[in-house]
Amino acid sequence: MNRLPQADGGMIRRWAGESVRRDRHRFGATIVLYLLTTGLGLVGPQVLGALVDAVESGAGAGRVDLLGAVFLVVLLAQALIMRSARDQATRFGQAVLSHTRESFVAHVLRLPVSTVEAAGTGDLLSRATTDVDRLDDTVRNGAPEVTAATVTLVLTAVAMIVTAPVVASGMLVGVVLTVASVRWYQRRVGPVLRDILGAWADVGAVTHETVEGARTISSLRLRDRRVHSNDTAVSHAEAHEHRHRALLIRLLPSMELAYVLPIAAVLLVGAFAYDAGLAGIGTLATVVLYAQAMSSPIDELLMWFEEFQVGASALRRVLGVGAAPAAGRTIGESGASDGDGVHLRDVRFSYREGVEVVHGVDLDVARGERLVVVGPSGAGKSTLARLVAGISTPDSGSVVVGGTEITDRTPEQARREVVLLTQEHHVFACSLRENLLLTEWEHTDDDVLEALRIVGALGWADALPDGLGTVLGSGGHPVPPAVAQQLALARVVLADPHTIVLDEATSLVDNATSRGLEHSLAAALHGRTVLVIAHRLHAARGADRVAVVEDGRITELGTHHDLIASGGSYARLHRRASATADTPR
Ligand SMILES: Nc1ncnc2c1ncn2[C@@H]1O[C@H](COP(=O)(O)OP(=O)(O)OP(=O)(O)O)[C@@H](O)[C@H]1O
Repeated sequence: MNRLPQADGGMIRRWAGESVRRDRHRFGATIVLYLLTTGLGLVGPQVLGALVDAVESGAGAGRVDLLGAVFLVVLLAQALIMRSARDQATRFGQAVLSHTRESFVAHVLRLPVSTVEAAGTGDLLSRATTDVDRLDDTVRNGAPEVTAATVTLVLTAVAMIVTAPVVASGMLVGVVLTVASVRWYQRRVGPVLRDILGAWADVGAVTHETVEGARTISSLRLRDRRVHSNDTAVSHAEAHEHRHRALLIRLLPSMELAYVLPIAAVLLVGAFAYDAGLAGIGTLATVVLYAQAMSSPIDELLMWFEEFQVGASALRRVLGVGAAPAAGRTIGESGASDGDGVHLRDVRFSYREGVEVVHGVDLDVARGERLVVVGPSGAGKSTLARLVAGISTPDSGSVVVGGTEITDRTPEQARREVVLLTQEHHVFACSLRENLLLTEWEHTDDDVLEALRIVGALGWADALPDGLGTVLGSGGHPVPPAVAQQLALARVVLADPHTIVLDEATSLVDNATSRGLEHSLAAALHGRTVLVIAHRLHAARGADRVAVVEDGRITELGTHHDLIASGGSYARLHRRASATADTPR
């Protein structure tokens, strides 16, 4: 499976830079508030140190009281400023997150269908749900805590060094141990977390597929196989989770040590310094208080360090969607223009590298012509339909529709000009009116009713309890598959594109309805270029020309009568269909 890309370091740095620039005032205010509150936090131990010195030197009660009062005021002010710093940081995080979510959705909507299909829906779904949730926790809660802890840690270390550099050198033990352990862990944990997120995406894909195909699974009694696929996917994910736990178990003891050892070292060095007359008892008390004050931010950082690794992996996946090439290049990039109609030149295409399924197809369909494509199963008819509709991009060659290279259009333009209708028709969980309008909101109810009439679904719609307002889809009024097809055709009538590709779009309606439908459509689609991938051979009779596709090539092209007269594959297919009195493809 070709997973969607992950963001690299450059993309993450750009994202961080843009996030800060976009909300720089709040970001600046947050940093200033954190600096203030941490600065005040550093005054506390200094005041306490002075208090110890004052008591030791026998200063008066007035001075001791004053120092005590200053200490209380400092604590109070620090708490208040910290609260407002956290508030600003959370708001900043919310803004970053909401922008990231919005651009994620925008990128997803620009992805070519073929990219999503190649990656599997599970990958995209897990990025849109689990990964965004993980990011939410990291950005909204983790970022403020980590900023506060880092600022506190750095300023406390600076204050310690300024107060008594010799005594503060005891902290070096902790710094060395922490840096070494974290670097060791960080080098190993990144790939493991990526594997974990990828494996859970696979679990999501299996679940999604099982739910989607529930009816087929039930009717073919595939339950045990699906359970097995699910178990396999879950056990892969568990194996990666186990690797992660094993790494953590090795990291935690050294981090615990890195947290306790420095205080012991500071006390030890402090005792020597006191003996050598390098530091007074008050200074020692201040430095030990600083050392102890470091334990809380270190704890905080340790806790969030893990979350940040997960958040960073989720961020790589969420931003990575933006690295996938969007559908449609800039208009006019290729400069290819060949008048109206559909023109394919030496088009080659492969789903998988090295397995070409369309081998250098040339085809010209005149504007307003109706071309029917027939051929054996697996010959490449649907692939041709996807290429003409711009859903798949050729490996080489050009596909010009309506005068422009199809892949040069933005998805919005392509949707207005070329519509591909397949046999999969999704009915959305909303009213019939909304289902038909989707993006064509300028239409009135009369237009909608007319479209329903054209596709022969007006009778069905008239019988609905709330008319056009009846809610359909999952949990709503049931829609038989044949009606779903008619609704999809009605959407095309309303969308009014100049080129239409019907890929077995009427295969679910019975023969009589299909003929009726195709007649109505022929009237509705008059003047447009229509490419029909035919499921039933009779569709070829109403066509201007017929193309026979075999093994990824167009082997015959002409009118129905010409092809019958030439006695080739089409004539054989036709004879077979007539002999069985059936209408196979
Ligand atoms: N998503 C895909 N990934 C890989 N190979 C594919 C994919 N879709 C189709 N193929 C392969 O491409 C070839 C052409 O398939 P295509 O669906 O275009 O044929 P078709 O003529 O429309 O067949 P049918 O009438 O059965 O739908 C076949 O060999 C098929 O197995």
